[in-house]
Amino acid sequence: MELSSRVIQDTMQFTFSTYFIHFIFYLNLIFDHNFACMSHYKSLINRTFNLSNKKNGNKRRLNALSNQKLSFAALCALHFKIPTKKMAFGETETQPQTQTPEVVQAKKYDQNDVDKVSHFTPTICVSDSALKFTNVLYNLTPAELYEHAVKYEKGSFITSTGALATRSGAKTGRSPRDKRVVKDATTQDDLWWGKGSPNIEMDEHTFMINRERAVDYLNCLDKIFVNDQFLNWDSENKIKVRIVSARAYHSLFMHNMCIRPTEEELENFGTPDFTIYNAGKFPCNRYTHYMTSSTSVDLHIARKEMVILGTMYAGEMKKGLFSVMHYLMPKRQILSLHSGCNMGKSGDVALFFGLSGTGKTTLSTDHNRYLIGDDEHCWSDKGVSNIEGGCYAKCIDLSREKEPDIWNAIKFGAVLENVVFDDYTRLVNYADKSVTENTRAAYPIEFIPNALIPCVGPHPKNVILLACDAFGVLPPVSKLNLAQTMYHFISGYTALVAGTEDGIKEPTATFSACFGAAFLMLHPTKYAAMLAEKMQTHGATGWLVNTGWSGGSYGSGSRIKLAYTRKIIDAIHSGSLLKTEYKKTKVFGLEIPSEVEEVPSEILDPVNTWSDKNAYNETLMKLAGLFKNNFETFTNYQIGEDNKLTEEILAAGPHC
Ligand SMILES: Nc1ncnc2c1ncn2[C@@H]1O[C@H](COP(=O)(O)OP(=O)(O)OP(=O)(O)O)[C@@H](O)[C@H]1O
Ligand SMILES: O=C([O-])CC(=O)C(=O)O
Ligand SMILES: [Ca+2]
Ligand SMILES: [Mn+2]
Repeated sequence: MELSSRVIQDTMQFTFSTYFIHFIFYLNLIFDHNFACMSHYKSLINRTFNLSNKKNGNKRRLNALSNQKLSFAALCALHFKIPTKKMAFGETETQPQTQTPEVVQAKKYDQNDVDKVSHFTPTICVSDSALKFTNVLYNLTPAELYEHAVKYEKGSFITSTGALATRSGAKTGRSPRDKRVVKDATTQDDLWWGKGSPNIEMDEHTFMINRERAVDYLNCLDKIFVNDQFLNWDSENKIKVRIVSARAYHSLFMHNMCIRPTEEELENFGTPDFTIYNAGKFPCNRYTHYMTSSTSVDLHIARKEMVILGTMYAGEMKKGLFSVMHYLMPKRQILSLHSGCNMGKSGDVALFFGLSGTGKTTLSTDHNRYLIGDDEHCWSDKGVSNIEGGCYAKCIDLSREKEPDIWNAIKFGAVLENVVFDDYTRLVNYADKSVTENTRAAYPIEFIPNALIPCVGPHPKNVILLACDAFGVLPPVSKLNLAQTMYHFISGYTALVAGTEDGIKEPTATFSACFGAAFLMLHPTKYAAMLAEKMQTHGATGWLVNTGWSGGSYGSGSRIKLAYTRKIIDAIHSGSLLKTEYKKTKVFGLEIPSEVEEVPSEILDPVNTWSDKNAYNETLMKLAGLFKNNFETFTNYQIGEDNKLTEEILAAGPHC
């Protein structure tokens, strides 16, 4: 009886869900029919190009397009190392197939095969898909991209301030566990592999399978977007990047985040130094070797290519390119940094290191200083340069009063990801976390009034390490010597509270080497050695700033007021903090100032803010233990040439 009723129940559920799926499918059909209707679409394209002819800038676009035969097949052919003659669009391959399909089949990964694999290129055989016409929409303007997004991409709307609000789909953050890097002759000795490394290996053959999957998917579409842009404002070390994507959202995001070329630069763009194939709407095949989910973000350094499958989160492109820079720049003796950067009126530069959510964007965007960049920089012999052309700010609980410059940057041209807004007024509710806590705004850097263009500056004077300590035991500010700076840089600590919905949760400590292990390509000690050398040469001062909790851990204490953190940062910039008195804390050995202008002195030593002193001591010891434990993996490495510094760094951690 019980059993049969359950069967009925299950059947009912099945029927209901089947109907539901059909219903959704039906809606989709209506949607697709209305919106993706080819004739409608083609007229739009024609209109764009006809209009284009009239203006200079658009003529350039037409030229670029006709160069590439208006077809993605041809675009890919430029990068496919086709063994026979280069195919023009629509031309079919006449060469007999030289490789049997078995050869093409996925082989089991074998280290010795790595080189061999790269020597064969399967022949592209005749198939109807080769005749497919795909329009290449090349470096469209924000207005054009808005039109595409609003018309064809579900969930895209214009907000009350003119920003393009859109959804990134199932993934609302990066997928570090799905990042793969091709291990081959180029990378096997150079890169950081194994424990703690973000570089999960894959072989070249598997990369090519995923690449083909992405390219085939993109080729199936009626249109794709292509952005040709630059990375790095240092003109001698500029990198040309091409981003091929399926969504206007992705194209606008990269338009904002990379450096936008001038007409002339675009005319002479030539071959890109690196290309992304973003087929994020399409999954990888989970039966493909090395795949552990339907998402795969694959980097092939030697081919200068990246493939994205199974995630539409745009940050993958931004941070994928950042990884590439973390490989390319150190080869040129340039240090790449996960940091914000700004400059005072007198030319004093500060770097802001910190993990996600610790305040790089918030604190580098400072009305009284020039913004060089909010997230990714290079430090060369000449000084600092921003890698990007835009900012990517967290929007959760954003307020006009506390962060006016970011608030005002969210206007026409800005991309707003995964925010919730009122259907009618289109006013964004920044407090709403129902889609994700990681709501974001991507805008060109010139949307910040005092952005410094070009985004370059002299050598840094201050190196500020940000930690959002949800345990509430690190001082709001401490001065670091070089060894301490290196110890905390290599540790890369922060502690955030995971989810806020199911009541109070324990803070969890995160250690991420160089405040960005997820993007490192080489071993962390390589970057650390470069930072130490540069700080020493240019006499920069290190600081540790806790932007997290005070008066207790998460749950009993509260987050340090942004206004106080800003005052602390002001005192670092002005140099006044160097002049005050300091005392050394017991466990971490941190130098804490006795006073900071306009900040209540009692909060400067965290013990004062805890009512339960025992709880404070216990929590402090707990955190110290976590630091020590984390640093174990680095105790066998030498940092740079300097043995003495290595020893000092090892001694610069907490004592307990
Ligand atoms: N005392 C404080 N100092 C800095 N930020 C604070 C403080 N209190 C609250 N916040 C909030 O913390 C968040 C800091 O996020 P921010 O965008 O600056 O992170 P980020 O370091 O740039 O991270 P990501 O690398 O992910 O972009 C902002 O939402 C800011 O409003
Ligand atoms: O990469 C992202 O999505 C956001 C970011 O800046 C970071 O996590 O450092
Ligand atoms: Ca940021
Ligand atoms: Mn970042």
